[in-house]
Amino acid sequence: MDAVPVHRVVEGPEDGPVVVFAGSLGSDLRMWEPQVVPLLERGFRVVRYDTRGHGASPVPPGPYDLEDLGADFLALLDDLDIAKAHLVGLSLGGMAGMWLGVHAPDRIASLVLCCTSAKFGPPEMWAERARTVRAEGTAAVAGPGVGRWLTPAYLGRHPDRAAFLRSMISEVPAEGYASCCGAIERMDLLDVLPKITAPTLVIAGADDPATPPEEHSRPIADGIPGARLEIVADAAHLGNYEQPEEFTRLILEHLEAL
Ligand SMILES: O=C(O)CC1=CCC(=O)O1
Repeated sequence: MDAVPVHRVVEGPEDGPVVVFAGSLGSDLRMWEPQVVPLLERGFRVVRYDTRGHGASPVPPGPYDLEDLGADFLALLDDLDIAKAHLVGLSLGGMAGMWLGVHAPDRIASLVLCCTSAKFGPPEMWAERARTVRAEGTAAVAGPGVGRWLTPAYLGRHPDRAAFLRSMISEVPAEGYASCCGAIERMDLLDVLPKITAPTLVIAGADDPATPPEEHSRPIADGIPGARLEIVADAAHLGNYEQPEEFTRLILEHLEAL
């Protein structure tokens, strides 16, 4: 478990409560652009970073596991001299968030777990996706990926944004993407969810074909003591991007109630 120094962007007042955003498989920190200004306007210090193997972060040799992603997050906090942060994670970012909630509770002020899963089978699906990406590159999974990230209606209305997100996935290094597939393939957090003590909000997209709410989000909310589930209408997997106002409203409501 050797942490790598992840690429990050830090904005907002030095003395503001810190919110760290952790992104999904195939993304980089630009996926959180819709949330940045509203949080800055409310006085938060906003930290976004590229997951290892993604964006401008290092691509260490695989395999990766959630504990590696968790170690990168903790090294990021150490580097920025942050004792404790709120973590907003979507999909893979939420998986790292749950791992941290279990293994580093003293560093996590609260969790917002968006469109994520505690156990995401079948394992063969992830092994097959990793093989495809290693053989053909991330461009081969970009079209289907955006098809899971956004609803057909949104895709029809915003072809420019769909093209932007397709290029975001295509720019992810193949080895980084494939190694993160391995981390998801081996993940099983269901039994340890009751150990999480951080105040937790779970947000799901009602039309998410990757992590449908009843199959993936409900078990997380049921497993974490005191967690609350919100299901957002007209949102697929990248719900924070497709329904930014509602996702941001829920995130702020959660943070400001603490
Ligand atoms: O690409 C997908 O299938 C959705 C997804 C799984 C983990 C993640 O971060 O995104």
